[in-house]
Amino acid sequence: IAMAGVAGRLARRWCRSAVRSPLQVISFPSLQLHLSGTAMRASQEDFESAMNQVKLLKKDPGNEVKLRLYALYKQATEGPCNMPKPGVFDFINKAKWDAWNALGSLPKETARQNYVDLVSSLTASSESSSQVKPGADREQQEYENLVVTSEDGITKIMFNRPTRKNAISTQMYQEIMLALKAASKDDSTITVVTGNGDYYCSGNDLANFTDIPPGGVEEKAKQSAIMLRDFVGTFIDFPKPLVAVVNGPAVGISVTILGLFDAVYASDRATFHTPFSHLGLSPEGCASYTFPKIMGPAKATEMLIFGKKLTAGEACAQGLVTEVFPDSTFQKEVWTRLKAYSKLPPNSMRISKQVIRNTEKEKLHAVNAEESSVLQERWLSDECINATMNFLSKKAKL
Ligand SMILES: CCCCC/C=C/CC(=O)SCCNC(=O)CCNC(=O)[C@H](O)C(C)(C)COP(=O)(O)OP(=O)(O)OC[C@H]1O[C@@H](n2cnc3c(N)ncnc32)[C@H](O)[C@@H]1OP(=O)(O)O
Repeated sequence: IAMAGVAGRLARRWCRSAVRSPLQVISFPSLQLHLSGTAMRASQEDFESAMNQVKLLKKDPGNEVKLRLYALYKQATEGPCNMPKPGVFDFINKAKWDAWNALGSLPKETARQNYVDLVSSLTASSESSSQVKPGADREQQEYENLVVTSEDGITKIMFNRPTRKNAISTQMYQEIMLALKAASKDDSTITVVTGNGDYYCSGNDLANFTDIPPGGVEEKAKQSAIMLRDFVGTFIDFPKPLVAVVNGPAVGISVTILGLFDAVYASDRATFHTPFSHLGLSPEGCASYTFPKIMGPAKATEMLIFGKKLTAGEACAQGLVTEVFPDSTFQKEVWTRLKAYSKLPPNSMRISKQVIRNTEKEKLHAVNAEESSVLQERWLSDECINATMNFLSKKAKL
């Protein structure tokens, strides 16, 4: 308890100092991938102006963003981290060191650009959130690939790349993590994930693997594994009831993470497909653990190893889906039900979820780490590279 108290005090002090100066802010490394894709290069002037804007932010951006800012600032001004690693009890400096060190050999110019991009997204989001009318159906504008709204005690995170069948790009992974983190802290009681258009989601955007960083394909695989682990970890740790409203076909990672949701409602148009072997891949999203548990090992094998596509009815019979609705009445029926659930006492729902999840959390994180590390190897395999190239050169489709 005493340790927790000290850590809490340190964290509060750390937060206060973090907005004062970019030198004192702290950040998570995982946005590196998305941010490093920017083609433009920021000038020293842009960088200095971004540093000033950080001090003027109206809203505290939170520890994770501060860690990210810190790491990018250090990388941009001093290059790769070569400081000695602080001791385990030096919580603050260790978190900062970890964040900086995780940027590896990211070039100074890229870090500078990423810092400028991040500050500009923070400025935009703080401006748009300050324009929100209290009590209204609030739509946060800061996401490029999501539409996030809060109404009737429900925060809805909608995948919004319908022309790509809602495939999850690198940027979209980051946006989903940000949206979930915001939803975990907002005043809604239930969080819903759904898709815009005819698909729920076609899984990982296969073009993600074409954006190769200066460190080459090995570096790309390493960064992707870190991002995947962070992404799935956000679902494992999500504290409120999390519901998937599966409006159409779901593929790959959008199916596997359903095992981490608290309820899954599906239109009878939805299908559930995890074609990992076809793509030279292996399961992620903790499905190697959750699917055998949900549906038994034999049915899980058919899905995860043989790539059998399930109808909504089959997925429901196997326990992956909670209930199936006719497509014609799907939205009406599901939202009526969710609105009723959202009026239940929020603390009770959170605590019940924690009690259910806590028995497994450690195991889920261990499975997630293992799956991510196996995939890091798979992405470099001929089987995976050939399958991805075939899709991208339009020779193959599921
Ligand atoms: C990076 C770290 C994390 C990694 C985590 C790993 C996750 C594993 C997975 O998720 S595996 C699953 C990957 N997904 C796929 O293999 C699906 C590929 N897509 C298809 O096979 C088909 O597009 C389809 C069956 C989903 C839909 O076919 P349909 O004929 O109805 O539609 P189109 O093919 O014309 O699609 C419209 C355009 O959207 C593009 N697109 C669709 N899905 C993806 C995708 N997953 N990645 C990239 N692009 C996608 C498609 O190419 C079309 O583009 P075009 O208009 O330019 O041709």
